Order: sequence, then structure tokens, then C-alpha cells
Amino acid sequence: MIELSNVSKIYDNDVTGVKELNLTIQDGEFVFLVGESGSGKSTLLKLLMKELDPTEGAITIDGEDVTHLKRKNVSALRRRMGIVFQDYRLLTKKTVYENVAFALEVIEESSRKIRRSVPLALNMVGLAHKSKYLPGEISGGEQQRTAIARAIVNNPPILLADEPTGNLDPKNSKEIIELIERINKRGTTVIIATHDRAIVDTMQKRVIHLEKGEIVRDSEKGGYDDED
Ligand SMILES: Nc1ncnc2c1ncn2[C@@H]1O[C@H](COP(=O)(O)OP(=O)(O)OP(=O)(O)O)[C@@H](O)[C@H]1O
Repeated sequence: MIELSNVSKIYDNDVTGVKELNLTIQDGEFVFLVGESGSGKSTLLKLLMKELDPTEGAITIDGEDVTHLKRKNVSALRRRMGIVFQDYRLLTKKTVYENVAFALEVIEESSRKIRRSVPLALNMVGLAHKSKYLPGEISGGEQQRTAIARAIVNNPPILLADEPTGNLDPKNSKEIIELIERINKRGTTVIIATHDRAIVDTMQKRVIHLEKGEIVRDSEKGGYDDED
């Protein structure tokens, strides 16, 4: 369970990122964060992945207070999170297989575990047949699927995604969201920041709407613009 209690982030230039957020996300939930550009979606994700510390308030993940963590504890927390970005962030000189394997190499997993886990993750995202390709040789949708394989290869309980379909056409966007939904159905908690109305409207999941850093709507199931 992820809990935010009265969480605010004020940037150094006095700009409010998010303000007095109170939020509980249960294990296994699928949550969309929506709102205009600048409403605080990325700030909230960065607080969860501990790229930022809150100015005020408290964050707990699975009962552990993670409001302020030392660097080595941030690494331990990140092992429990898969993270996906709009721009994929793949290593351009490594193959699809090597990009996914790299996520395990940096946490010093055994080569046996890597040999076993990488093909499973690539199968999950439907890319086993492209494992020897470089990112520049595959489509944007396939690059994002590679990034998702990298994010889930260690079976993290939480998957965070910041505009994962932002660079994709509607068909690829739908495929990516359906893939993330399959990952969610295996039990992973999913939190996605998005502008993509069509996706949010189709999926009918929990929607948290931010405006100027504040939560203005939290619907258990709904579309992008639904009233409560
Ligand atoms: N590093 C930073 N320093 C100062 N202000 C920032 C910083 N990052 C974000 N902000 C400000 O915090 C507010 C929230 O930004 P945030 O990036 O969280 O919004 P967002 O909803 O993710 O927007 P987008 O959809 O454009 O990514 C904005 O006013 C933004 O300008």
C-alpha cells in the first residue's frame, strides 16, 4: 500500500509542484494520474520514486516511512519499482536483450537468473523475436515494450509510468496500455501519468485528477472528464 499524508512539494523557486496531497493506493490497483500540463503529475511520480523529497508531509510504502531516505535505501526502494518514461530511455548501443539484462546486471543478479528472467520478460511483452535488435532498428511501440520488459524483469510490486504513450500513435498506445493492464492483472500496482483522454476513457480505471498541484477528483472508475 502507498500512502501520502499531507504531502507538498515546493520547488526552490517557490513554485508549487503538489500541495497537501492525501492519497491511499492499495496493492494491485491501476491508477491514472491526469491533469493539464504543470498540474503536478510528474512531481507526484518523482516523489514516489524518490527522485524528490516532499517539502512537507509523509509518504509510506508497504508500511515503511520513505519520506526521507538515505541514498542506499533509495536504491533498495527502487528495486521494488519498475519505471517507464515517455522517451523509453534505452541504451542505444545495446540490443533489446542487453537493455533488459542490464537492469539485472546493475543490481548484481547472477548470470543464471539473468538468463532465466530476460526471456520471460521479453515473452511477456511479445518481443522475444526482436531480442537481437538495437533500439534504432525497432519501432517506437517496440522500444516502449522493451522499456516495459526492463521495468518488470525483476518482478517489482509497483510499476510507475510517466506518459508512457506520449510518443505513440493510437494503435500502439492501446497496445502498450493493454500490456500494462496484463502486468497489473498479475498483481502489480500500476500508476500512470497521462494526457491521453482516449486511453483513460476506454480503460475505466481509478482516475486521480490534479489541478495546480491539488487533487480535484479521485474516481474509483471513470473517464478523463467524468463528474463524481
Ligand atoms: N525542477 C523544477 N523546478 C521548479 N519548478 C518545477 C520543477 N519541476 C516542475 N516544476 C513546476 O511544478 C509544477 C508541476 O509540474 P509537473 O512537471 O509535476 O506537472 P505535470 O502535470 O507532470 O506536467 P506535464 O504534463 O507537462 O509533464 C509546474 O508549475 C512546473 O513548472
